[in-house]
Amino acid sequence: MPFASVTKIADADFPTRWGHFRILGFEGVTTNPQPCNEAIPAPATRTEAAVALVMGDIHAAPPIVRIHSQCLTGDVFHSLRCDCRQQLELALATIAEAGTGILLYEQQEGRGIGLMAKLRAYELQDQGRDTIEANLELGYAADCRAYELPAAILKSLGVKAVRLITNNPEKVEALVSAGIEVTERISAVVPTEPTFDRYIQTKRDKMGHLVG
Ligand SMILES: Nc1nc2c(ncn2[C@@H]2O[C@H](COP(=O)(O)OP(=O)(O)OP(=O)(O)O)[C@@H](O)[C@H]2O)c(=O)[nH]1
Ligand SMILES: [Zn+2]
Repeated sequence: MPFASVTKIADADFPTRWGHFRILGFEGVTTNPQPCNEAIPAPATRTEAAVALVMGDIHAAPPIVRIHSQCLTGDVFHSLRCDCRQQLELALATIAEAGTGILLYEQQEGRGIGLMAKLRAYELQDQGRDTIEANLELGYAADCRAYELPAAILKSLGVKAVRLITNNPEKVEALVSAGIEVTERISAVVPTEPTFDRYIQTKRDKMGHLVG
């Protein structure tokens, strides 16, 4: 899914409870995106938006970077079906403590299947399916995400090497194959809750997430 273009749309001051960032908006145009569900044809081109929260001097050394996939339910409503909100807070706190880093927030809700499909997947999980089985039963791939846009944003920021906060080996591989060195993987393990134990176990057992 190559990117035809990546454009910086905005760059503004951004104070947060974790510290002072800049907030940058980016848009990328993909050509020939792969369909995520064979019953739903992909458009010929697709515009994707992503936000970068940038703190400090990101060029002095490989910066701490988090690529966070949108999770409305977790990020906004503090859902305890998943660990997304805790991971977002961990990433912002880690960057703030270091005084420098980048949080890339990309809008691949529900591992790229979209919000409505994710809520339908939740219904199936309420009936006993795990997070992967639910996606497959709805006709979607287990994970429809690609990381070309975050990689292209890092390049446009002049970042060639990163210390990546993640448990997901696919994110490391995606950056490396896009030509960005990952000098360190920083664990994104957060305290688990009974309400998302099974979700974490499924990601470990079926998706190879590095969660101990
Ligand atoms: N389809 C689907 N998506 C989910 C579900 N729960 C969370 N998500 C989405 O999963 C994405 C987050 O992915 P995770 O697997 O938690 O983490 P990751 O980003 O792959 O890896 P880390 O970097 O280790 O956090 C977000 O897009 C969420 O909206 C679910 O049950 N079904
Ligand atoms: Zn989530």
